[in-house]
Amino acid sequence: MRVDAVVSIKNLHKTYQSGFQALKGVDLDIRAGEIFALLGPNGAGKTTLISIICGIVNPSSGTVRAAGHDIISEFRAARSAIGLVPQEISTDAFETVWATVSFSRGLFGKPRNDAHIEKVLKALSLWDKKDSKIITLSGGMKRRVMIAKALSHEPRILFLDEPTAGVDVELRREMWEMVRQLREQGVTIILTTHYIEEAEEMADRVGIISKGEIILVDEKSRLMEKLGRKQLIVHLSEPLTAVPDVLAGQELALADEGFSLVYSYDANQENTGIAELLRHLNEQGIDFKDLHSRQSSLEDIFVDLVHNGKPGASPVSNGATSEKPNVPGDEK
Ligand SMILES: Nc1ncnc2c1ncn2[C@@H]1O[C@H](COP(=O)(O)OP(=O)(O)OP(=O)(O)O)[C@@H](O)[C@H]1O
Repeated sequence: MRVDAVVSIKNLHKTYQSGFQALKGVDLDIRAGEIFALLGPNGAGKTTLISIICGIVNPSSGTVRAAGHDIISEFRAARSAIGLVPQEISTDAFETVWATVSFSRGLFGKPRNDAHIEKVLKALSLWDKKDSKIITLSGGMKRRVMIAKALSHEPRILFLDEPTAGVDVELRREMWEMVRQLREQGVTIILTTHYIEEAEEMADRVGIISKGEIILVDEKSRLMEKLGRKQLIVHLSEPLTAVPDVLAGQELALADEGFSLVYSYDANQENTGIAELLRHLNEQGIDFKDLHSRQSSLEDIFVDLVHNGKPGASPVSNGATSEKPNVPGDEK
């Protein structure tokens, strides 16, 4: 276990009673004070993993320590270090915001602390709603109440399971800002998401889970640098119906109804192949109007890893492919 690991997961397996293997030997350390995004397509095992750490689902084998406590033999100590914001909004609709959040704190056996609840509600812009019944709140405010509940017992670790699934763009940005502020206050944040944009925007580190296995963990910036390839987009004067034979075998794809040729290359290589590509186009009499290049995004990397098992294999994901995993608006 790393010295600064606040959650340490070792060889974790989960087989549901149905015989389905949801986790297949997960090893993962979460560092104190980071925002860690666990990214994976539907059914990859994200919720199972979080539920085990939070003591909601029993592991089949393996160990998990949270804030230094074993989640089974020291369940109470481990659980009280954790705040969980589940995917589903579950509160008593007829209770007030204040009562809901204070009651949650009590569940962890913590003594009443009105000053803390006030701080949490103010930080989440819920203070002026403290006496309102949950049922009267907007969807965004209800989500904030869920976060306030999760923070009521002063956890060091906060899990957010799909925090912005189904919320509008404005609220999504607001939530991101809020999560950053929590990190500033020293809370370690682990969020699961299948919105790649969310991981790209927020995370210090990203873990990619697919079919119950963690297939990659890295600093977001390093990941993008290391695995990110560049793409050269050649805007053609006339559309092509297929990539010319002479160019077959190169990492080329047609996009934009044949008006763009997209060439993927490794910008770190001495010979990027661009000069050769342009020479071939010239020889074939294929005219182009414009050229531009772009860095591949975390989304490209994700598609490559999850669908092809290796980085750099998919031609492009500039909207031209239909192979994207879930993107905002694509609910389960
Ligand atoms: N109680 C259960 N019994 C049997 N299979 C289950 C159970 N709970 C989850 N699963 C299966 O385990 C797999 C992982 O589910 P999990 O909810 O952990 O995935 P996820 O990555 O969180 O997906 P999502 O993004 O859809 O929430 C899925 O195939 C799911 O059908």
